[in-house]
Amino acid sequence: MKLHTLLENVTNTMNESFRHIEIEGISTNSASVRANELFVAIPGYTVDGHEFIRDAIKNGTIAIVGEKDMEDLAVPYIKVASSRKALAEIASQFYGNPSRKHTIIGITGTNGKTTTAFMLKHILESNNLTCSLFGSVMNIVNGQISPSVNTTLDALELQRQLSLSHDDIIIMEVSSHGLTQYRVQGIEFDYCLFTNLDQDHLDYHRHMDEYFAVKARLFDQLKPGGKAIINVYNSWGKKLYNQLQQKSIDIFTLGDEEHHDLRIGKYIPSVVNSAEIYEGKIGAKLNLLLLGKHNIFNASMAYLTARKLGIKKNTSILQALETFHGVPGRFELFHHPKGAVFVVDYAHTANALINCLQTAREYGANRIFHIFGFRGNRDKKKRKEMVRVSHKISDLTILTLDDLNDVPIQEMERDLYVLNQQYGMVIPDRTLAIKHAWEQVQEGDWVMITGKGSETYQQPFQIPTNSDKETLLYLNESRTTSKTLTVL
Ligand SMILES: CC(=O)N[C@H]1[C@@H](OP(=O)(O)OP(=O)(O)OC[C@H]2O[C@@H](n3ccc(=O)[nH]c3=O)[C@H](O)[C@@H]2O)O[C@H](CO)[C@@H](O)[C@@H]1O[C@H](C)C(=O)N[C@@H](C)C(=O)N[C@H](CCC(=O)O)C(=O)O
Ligand SMILES: Nc1ncnc2c1ncn2[C@@H]1O[C@H](COP(=O)(O)OP(=O)(O)OP(=O)(O)O)[C@@H](O)[C@H]1O
Repeated sequence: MKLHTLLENVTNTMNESFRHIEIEGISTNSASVRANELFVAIPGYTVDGHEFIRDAIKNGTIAIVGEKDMEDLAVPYIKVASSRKALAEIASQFYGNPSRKHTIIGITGTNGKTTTAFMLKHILESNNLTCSLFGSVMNIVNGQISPSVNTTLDALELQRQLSLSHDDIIIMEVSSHGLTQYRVQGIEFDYCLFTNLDQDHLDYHRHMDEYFAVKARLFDQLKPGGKAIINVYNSWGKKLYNQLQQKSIDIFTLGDEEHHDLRIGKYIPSVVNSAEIYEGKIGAKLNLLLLGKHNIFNASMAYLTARKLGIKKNTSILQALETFHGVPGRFELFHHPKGAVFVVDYAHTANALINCLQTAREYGANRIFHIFGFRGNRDKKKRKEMVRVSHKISDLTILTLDDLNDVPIQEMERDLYVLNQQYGMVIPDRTLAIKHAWEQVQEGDWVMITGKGSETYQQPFQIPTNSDKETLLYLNESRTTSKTLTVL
């Protein structure tokens, strides 16, 4: 593609001699850029891509886009206002503006994005539609799974994957990092969903208002006629609703009054997780295999979206939800041979913990053991509240290590002891913390292991396993008697 075509949406002033350069690819990494590719220099959080321009030239880049003044370069250099923003536009152009060829659904909020995305995918596929899904657990395009590095893919990879998709519908989790870093710039969404907001990422955003404002930016990217679907059961959802009402956007709400498009009635936590849901006065019963009231909210958001996507028969949505088996590491249940229940969950905010621990109570837990830790170099301000919630709802809080993210282990251990000094226990080795609970439980106890979900461990622990699930399976395998640890 000619350079001037590639940069059509980025700049209209370009040196005449640059215009007809043929660009064969795009790269943001000097080490992997190839001959005849465009290198986009990004000032990152760790290093500045502009410092690697000369390496990129050595590797054959044919032209460069960046946002800083650069002199005496051996290849054409085009300066733009924001490299990340330009990258998204350039990538979209290079891959033929693939987002325009699909129905695109963006889901934002602190908690519930992944679960809602998977539930919606399951409903749509049960109704003969095909879906691509981009999110924190995995990416799926044309039925092919690839691992996920970020919740929201970087713009270049996102546009590439969109161009490969033959699926009818794209479901995408959109993080606040993704929005700040223009990873979805240029994409016009058909549907934007807001699940909720809770304190998180205040290492990245200065305060909750800023975090909210970034999330709300997703809704500026609704295409004309696009639909906003908002959970107004929480105050941030209400705030978003009020803001969007001032614009001419179609808004549909999940809320507690009859005028809302969907309302949740009586919640019945039983062997099957059930709730009444109402569209106006018309009620229906929602049944889920996945436990927890929070999952009733996620299922309701998926239900409402499916309705707005045109699935007329509500029974076909409800039937699909009844057969939804869950998401790896999201309230995943394991039965201990003594009749205790172990749960692996990804809760990493105070609200998520409340939902998760409360669910164990609702299901009649005798004692609740809660094992969790904190990621190094991530929002420290949420830690105290998370420990308070844990102490309040569970019977024993065992703090342990989560990803260190380069924080020295001694520093993290010290933080854990300070946080848990009043009540709980600290067992730094995560696998030994799980083993401790495994050996202590009796019939009716619930052990909640939160924070990592399906993610693999970043550092080695004493038991040679890679994830919380593997540790549970290992502990069960290590018993001399028969294998009775069952994955539900
Ligand atoms: C802090 C952060 O958000 N970092 C993201 C950012 O990377 P960065 O700015 O740190 O990149 P960098 O390492 O400084 O490099 C800058 C540039 O120099 C280039 N470079 C570097 C070295 C070299 O030799 N040559 C070279 O050209 C790099 O290729 C890059 O283009 O841009 C990258 C590409 O988009 C992201 O993958 C990366 O996410 C990292 C892995 C990350 O952990 N991000 C987290 C915080 C995040 O984004 N989380 C949200 C979800 C949050 C939630 O739970 O809700 C997400 O969407 O995943
Ligand atoms: N609707 C909800 N309200 C509150 N907490 C929730 C809700 N849904 C899920 N959770 C909690 O949040 C955790 C993460 O859920 P999920 O992965 O669906 O959310 P997410 O928004 O994709 O999070 P992340 O972006 O961090 O992956 C769950 O394991 C659960 O503890």
